[in-house]
Amino acid sequence: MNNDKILPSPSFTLSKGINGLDKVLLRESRGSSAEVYLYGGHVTSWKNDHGEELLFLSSKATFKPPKAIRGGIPICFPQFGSHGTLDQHGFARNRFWTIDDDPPPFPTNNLSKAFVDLILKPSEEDIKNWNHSFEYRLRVALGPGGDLMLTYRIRHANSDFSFTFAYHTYLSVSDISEVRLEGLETLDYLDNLQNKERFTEQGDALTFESEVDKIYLSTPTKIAIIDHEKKRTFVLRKDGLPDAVVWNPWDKKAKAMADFGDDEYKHMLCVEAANIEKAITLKPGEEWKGRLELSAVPSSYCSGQLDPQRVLQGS
Ligand SMILES: O=P(O)(O)OC[C@H]1O[C@H](O)[C@H](O)[C@@H](O)[C@@H]1O
Repeated sequence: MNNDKILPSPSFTLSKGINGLDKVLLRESRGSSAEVYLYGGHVTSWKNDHGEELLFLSSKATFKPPKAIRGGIPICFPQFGSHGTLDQHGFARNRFWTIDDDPPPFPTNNLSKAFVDLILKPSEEDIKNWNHSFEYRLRVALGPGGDLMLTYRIRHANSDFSFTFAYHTYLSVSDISEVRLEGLETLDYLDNLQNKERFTEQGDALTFESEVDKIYLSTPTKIAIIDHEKKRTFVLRKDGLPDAVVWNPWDKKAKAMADFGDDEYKHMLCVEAANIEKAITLKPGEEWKGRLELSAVPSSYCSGQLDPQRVLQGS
């Protein structure tokens, strides 16, 4: 690509993506890769070392600000969903982030050479509407085995402020009816389809036959999404993000979304590392860190290895 420009850091390439939006390409030496749009600080692609796409991105995603990109990993901040006074999912996914050329030291991801640091600071308009100033630093990194790692650090300057948060990860699956999710059995959840009422999940791994929109509470650090047809298991590990949202719009809602194909619900599942039930409150000068790590492994690693007890112990 002749419009690519190598930045001083050797770890990524900056180029123009869809509709001329800036995007960063990360490539790990063994062949895995990821793409991050500065619009939204939004990961739109994550490929393994065979070049297979692991994230779902709608064929109808518009890439037209101020609409958020449909698919990949939108960042819901400083508000998840309608849990507050801001627009749905807050504003971070609709803002232009910048590359942070001089981030303060990051203690994590030392092994990774393929990474980029982004930063979001509120505009004057955001501060007028929301009255809080903050610095949101996001590092997107690829591990040597192709794992995708997202770490955020939020520091804040003026009066106390509270936020809710989600990495709204759209995983690509072969066929939703062939997918099983392990790690959320027997947990309490708020059902967005039933006025956020609280229920308790039954003891079996989750399978999918209709629309689902649930916020699981106090979840373990590890969740597994097993795609039987692809013989692939996604393992989602998280720190500092106690909740997990599971969302699939199914057929009716899919048809109602302009930027989502009618049948695309069959090929995606959102599993979102989140902090929703108990908002995080930061005092001036305090910093908050949350981390998501995604890996995709062959499904010989499947059911049983992630029994709830082991998951809870983080083994
Ligand atoms: O259409 P969006 O604003 O991107 O939201 C998409 C979905 O996000 C989350 O998963 C929520 O729990 C859903 O209620 C919502 O429909």
